[in-house]
Amino acid sequence: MRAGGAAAVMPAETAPRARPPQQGRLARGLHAPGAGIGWRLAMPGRLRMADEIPVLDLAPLLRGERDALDRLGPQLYRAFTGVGFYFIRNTGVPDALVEAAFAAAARFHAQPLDAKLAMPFSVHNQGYLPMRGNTSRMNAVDGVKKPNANEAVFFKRELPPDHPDVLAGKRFRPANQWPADLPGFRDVALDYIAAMEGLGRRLVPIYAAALGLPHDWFDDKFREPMFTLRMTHYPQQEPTAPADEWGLAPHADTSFMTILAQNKVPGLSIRLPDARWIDAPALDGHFLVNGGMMLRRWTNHAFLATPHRVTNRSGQERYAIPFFMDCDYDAVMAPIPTCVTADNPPRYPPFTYLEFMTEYSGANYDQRGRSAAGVALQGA
Ligand SMILES: O=C(O)CCC(=O)C(=O)O
Ligand SMILES: [Fe+2]
Repeated sequence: MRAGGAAAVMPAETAPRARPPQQGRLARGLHAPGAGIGWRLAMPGRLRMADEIPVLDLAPLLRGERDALDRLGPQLYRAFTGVGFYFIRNTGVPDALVEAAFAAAARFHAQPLDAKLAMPFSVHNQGYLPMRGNTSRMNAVDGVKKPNANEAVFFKRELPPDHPDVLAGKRFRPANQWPADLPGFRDVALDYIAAMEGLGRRLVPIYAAALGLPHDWFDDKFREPMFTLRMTHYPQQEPTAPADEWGLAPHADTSFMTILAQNKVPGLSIRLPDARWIDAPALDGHFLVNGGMMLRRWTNHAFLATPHRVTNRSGQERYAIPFFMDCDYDAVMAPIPTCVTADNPPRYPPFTYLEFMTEYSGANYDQRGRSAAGVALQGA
């Protein structure tokens, strides 16, 4: 039941270049036949490249090279129309910070259960979700019946207790809960969050370039982006565990972007568009990035939200520290103009983060679950 082979990883330098966005064509009229990016969806040979997870080298971007976005955009486009995942390297995020964040996740979950339960999982999708505390429902790929064999803790943007949104009880805008007895934990988590938010914001203009938009097109929609840091513990699953018991059942994330630090312990596999499951390769010092349902909706299905799953039969404890980034709370995600054509009219009405997450969390609520622990939060 495990995945098939490992995915080929193709360094961007040697990868066949995707066709660059054709600005003139996009500018001609968004609703004209053949306009927008729809034409590229039918590009012959697209599926031949589906096993390759492109590696985007961010060094030129971080050096501020003028054409970096124009070179990265087509690579990102190829990633999101081929496999839905890409690696990034030369991100500027110190390896030591990533290691510290993994260590913090392990420390958190090593605490006595009572200490973890003192930070109860809330309606804001924040706090501690106990082992087997959720069942993937709405975003599951197949019918999923068993709860996920993991425990996780979720943090959002750090807001002071007297922040107006906190005082007003605005959904998904809570004050974080922190462990009372884990010195240094909060600092590491906040440092890692800051690094991930910074990295995510560097990546956003690449999405604009990939979609044939002005490079600053997303800027006013990512002024204070929503995000969630999830620290997950996947205990070892016995070889005799039922085949349909997952560390994290097949799912698509909800996010605009998920940034996943590379894991020394295997277990993640991803489903290619042709329905084959492949083990995600792990590249030292890289991050793996994918998009979720909000990206897919916003791009009017031009970009993939590729399903993936986790099983931990490695014989070791496994920890993961995905960072899910979304747009601003109030930004309106109307189908991106370059993604709308006569052949691909808008599939969704405009929506906001709150609307999407409310719908998602409600539909995914496990009626039989524990009080606040019924929501499956992949990509929240
Ligand atoms: O554990 C992993 O490697 C991936 C986790 C994941 O897909 C998620 O939390 O949504
Ligand atoms: Fe995920």
